[in-house]
Amino acid sequence: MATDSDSDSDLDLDLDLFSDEADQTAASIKAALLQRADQARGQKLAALPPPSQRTPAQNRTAYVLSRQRLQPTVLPRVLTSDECELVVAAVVDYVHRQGGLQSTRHEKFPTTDVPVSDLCLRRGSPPGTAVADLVSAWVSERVLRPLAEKTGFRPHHLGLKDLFVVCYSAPQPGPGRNSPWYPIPSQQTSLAIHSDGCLLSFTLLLNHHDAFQGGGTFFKATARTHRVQQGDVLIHDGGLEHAGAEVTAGQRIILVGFVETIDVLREKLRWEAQSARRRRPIQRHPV
Ligand SMILES: O=C(O)CCC(=O)C(=O)O
Ligand SMILES: [Fe+2]
Repeated sequence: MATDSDSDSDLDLDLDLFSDEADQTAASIKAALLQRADQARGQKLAALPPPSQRTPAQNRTAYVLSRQRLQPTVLPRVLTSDECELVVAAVVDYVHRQGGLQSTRHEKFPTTDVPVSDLCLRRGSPPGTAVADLVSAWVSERVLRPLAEKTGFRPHHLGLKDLFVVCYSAPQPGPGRNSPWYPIPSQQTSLAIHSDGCLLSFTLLLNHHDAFQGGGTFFKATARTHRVQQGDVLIHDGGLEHAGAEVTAGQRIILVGFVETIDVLREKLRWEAQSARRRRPIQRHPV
């Protein structure tokens, strides 16, 4: 049978859970666990071969374990304005041929976009190769190489998981009188907070920075919006939470790249080929 004193002691125990002493115990357990996790990380890092002998997968592990996530960094003047305009012209040509951009390529955070592999260099030339090859060469030399240097990867260990052009457009015209407006229809004015599901990401501004108001890439951790000039690229860890800030006037056209290590890309290709084979209908033969 419960007595008054029993229920008092129950109450005391409950109150103890919220006492300073309980807080201190919880804090010291947390500190010990963090220290143990840090030690385990350090041991895993120490067990890896020296950087020059690492496989792409081991380098990826080293990058993740080191917790030196690449913070938003601007690489200025990666493309000239002529090079930017050439890519935008190919997007305009795509819209002309197809009637608009695509909006179903990214399931959870859809952008109004077109993959670079679907672009033509000049009207009438076959889709694909020309623009894809040209832009891939620029991206490899001028984006992936510095990206690799900054993150400890070898340049040929990094590749593109996705490379696409996004267009944001507000109903109001942009402020820049001298910056052209492109016939690229888009209802999208912003992109909600997300992470990219890849190792590293980049965003390059293709049209002129005077052609829109607002825009830029917002990062949740720092609450900072990074705005760049035409041809500049913003690189960052793909896991950092970020958003496409609201374009309040005009048009903002960007080239977005999702970067991965080549082992992950190979595995992705293998998996896609396998699931395509599985989806293929079973061929029935007449008896
Ligand atoms: O608009 C931006 O700057 C960000 C775009 C982006 O995060 C994405 O397409 O994944
Ligand atoms: Fe993103």
